[in-house]
Order: sequence, then structure tokens, then C-alpha cells
Amino acid sequence: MDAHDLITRNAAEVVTEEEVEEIAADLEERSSSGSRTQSGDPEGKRAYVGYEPSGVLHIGHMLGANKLIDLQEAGMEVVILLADVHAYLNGKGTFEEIRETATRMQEQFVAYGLDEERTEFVLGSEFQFGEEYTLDLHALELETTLSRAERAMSEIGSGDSVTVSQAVYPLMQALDIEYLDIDLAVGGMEQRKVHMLARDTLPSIDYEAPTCLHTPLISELSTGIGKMSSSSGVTISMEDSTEEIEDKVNGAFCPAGEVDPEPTEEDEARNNPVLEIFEYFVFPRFDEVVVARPDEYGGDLRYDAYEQLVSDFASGELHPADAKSALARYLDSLIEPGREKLMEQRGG
Ligand SMILES: Nc1ncnc2c1ncn2[C@@H]1O[C@H](COP(=O)(O)OP(=O)(O)OP(=O)(O)O)[C@@H](O)[C@H]1O
Ligand SMILES: N[C@@H](Cc1ccc(O)cc1)C(=O)O
Repeated sequence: MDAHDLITRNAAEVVTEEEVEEIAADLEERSSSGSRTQSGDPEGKRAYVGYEPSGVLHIGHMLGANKLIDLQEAGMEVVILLADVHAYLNGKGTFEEIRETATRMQEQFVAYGLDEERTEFVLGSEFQFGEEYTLDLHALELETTLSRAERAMSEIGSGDSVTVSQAVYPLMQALDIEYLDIDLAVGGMEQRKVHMLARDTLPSIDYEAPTCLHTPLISELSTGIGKMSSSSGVTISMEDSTEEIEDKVNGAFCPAGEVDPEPTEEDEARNNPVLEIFEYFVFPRFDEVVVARPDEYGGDLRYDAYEQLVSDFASGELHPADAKSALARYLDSLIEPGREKLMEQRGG
């Protein structure tokens, strides 16, 4: 697979396609001249994802991490920002609590396949309290209206009303891209408004507009409303046991035949999380997905592409109960190796 395909596979969108093509062309050129993955190279291309530290990684977080693994393969240097100050500004706990969970999160990324030697882990507080950063932040504050900052936070902010800290948050996220010297900012689709704000405002303080890549979102498991998240709803975490995975997947929202479920009466959009997890998390890792079925119900179903599975689901050939039991099995096999490693590390 060439650099462009590695960068863009399983992405929901890139902003802009031309800019990504330029990054890919540069990586290809460096690879053919033999100067590919030297870390610390000032000419190297760098990508990052930022996470508010939370107790345990969930499968939604892994979409960004898997993208970073693709980008490493394409020859990019990758950075994971453990955004402790951002989590604090977003009301996620005391600073001490957040710091502790940041260490746990780093351990988990490594257990789940990010090569420690080739991944730079950075805590936000390591550079966000510097004088230059603070002055740049104030300069961005002068360039941004409160309503724009508020809109950027509409899918990220916790709590009912926006606090001043949450208006500062997206401006700091924009500045991080500059201070970490990032060529490609990666995040889930709910980060796009912050990234658009960064593209619009960074040039006004003489920094470049960042190139961005957004990964799809996995919905909350039991209702299909909103995104799966660490702080609320039913979430498949990377530390769940086999039984926990089975129970959660069994209770997942997965109406028979409904690929695009109707919105609720309150007009909230709904998705089918079982299908989403197959599409974004399982199919990218397996050449073939087998749904086991007793012979009296027609025997096993085999799929080598998500589109085949979804078409059988829509026609009724694939029943939700069979889809769920297959999903639980595949999830467990993807989660097991890291779960074991973490247990060993913790002496369990
Ligand atoms: N359900 C999800 N599906 C896909 N990506 C996700 C999901 N949840 C979080 N991410 C991605 O993980 C990164 C970090 O998100 P974040 O720290 O807000 O996770 P979270 O679980 O929503 O946390 P919290 O609920 O505490 O806000 C972002 O790039 C985000 O897009
Ligand atoms: N906004 C991200 C966290 C983040 C913070 C700072 C960044 O520079 C990047 C990402 C989230 O919703 O979790």
C-alpha cells in the first residue's frame, strides 16, 4: 500500500485532499531516497492525536490509535498528546487525578500496539504553561469570538453550559498543533469544528493552517444515540473481560434489518453501533469475517467485505443475535492480547 492509501484508509474525511497528497508525495520521495523513518529528523513529517486522559481506553479511542499505526507505517513520526490541562479545563477532575490516569492511558496504548520506540508521548502541561505559549494563546483569544469558540466545543464540552475554560480549550488545541510541530492533526469527526477554527485562526497569528484527518465515530452501544464515550453510556473498554464484552454486545441497540435506524421522537439521530463496530473496528483487521450459525438456520455466513455483511443484515438474512455473537467473539480476540499484556505488567 502506498503512503497516500495508508494515510487515508478508513478515514471519514481529510482536510484538504490536496494537502494530504503533498504529505504523501513527500513521504514517498523520502522513502525512495532511503531517508524514511529517522525519528527526530527536522524534515520528518509528524502526526498527532490528543486524548483527555481517562481511566481506560475504549474501542472508539483505538480508531485514532490504529490510524497512527498506519501513519507510522507510511513513514510519519507520531505523537500522542495526553491532554491533561484540557481535561482539567473540561471539568474532568482534579489535576492530580488526571495526571494519574494519563500514566495508565500511556501503558494501554503501548499494550495495544503503539511501538514505544517510535511514539512520542507528551503531556500537555509539559509545554502549555510556557510564556510564549501563553502569549500566543492570548493573541488567539483576541482573534476569536466567544460564539465561535462555543460552537467549536458543541460536541466536546462536558456539562450543560459553556464555561470560560471551555472557550479557551479549542484555542489551546489549535496552538498545540503548532507547538508540537505537527503536519497532520488526527481526531474523530467531533473534533472537526475545533480543527476548522484552528485552520481559520492560526494564520491570523502567522502560523500555518493545519492539515487534518478525521476518523469515524462509534455510537453509544445501548441506544445508538451520541458517541461512545468514557464518561457515560455503555462503552466497550480495552480492559473488558470476555463475559463483559458478551453482555454488553448482547444488550446493544441493533434493530433487525435497520441499517439506518429512525431518529427518536425527540429527534435525536440514531445509528446501529453493532454494524459500525464491524465496519470501523473489525473488518479493517480481518480478511474474512465468519458468522457462526447452526446448520438448521442455514450454516455459517462468510464475508470478505463489510458491504456484504450489511447487505445481508438489511435483507434479514443476517439476524441481530447472530451478528452480535460474532461481534463479541471478534472483539474479544482483538482485545485479548493487550488485556493479557496489561495484566502481566500489573503482576496480575
Ligand atoms: N466513540 C468514539 N468513536 C470514535 N472515536 C472516538 C470515540 N470517542 C472518542 N474518540 C476519539 O478519541 C479521541 C479522544 O476523545 P476523548 O478524550 O474525548 O474521549 P471520550 O471517551 O469521549 O472522553 P470523555 O467521554 O471523557 O469526553 C478523539 O480523537 C475522539 O474523536
Ligand atoms: N479535544 C480532544 C482532546 C485534545 C486536546 C488537545 C489537543 O491538542 C488535541 C486533542 C478530546 O475531545 O478529547
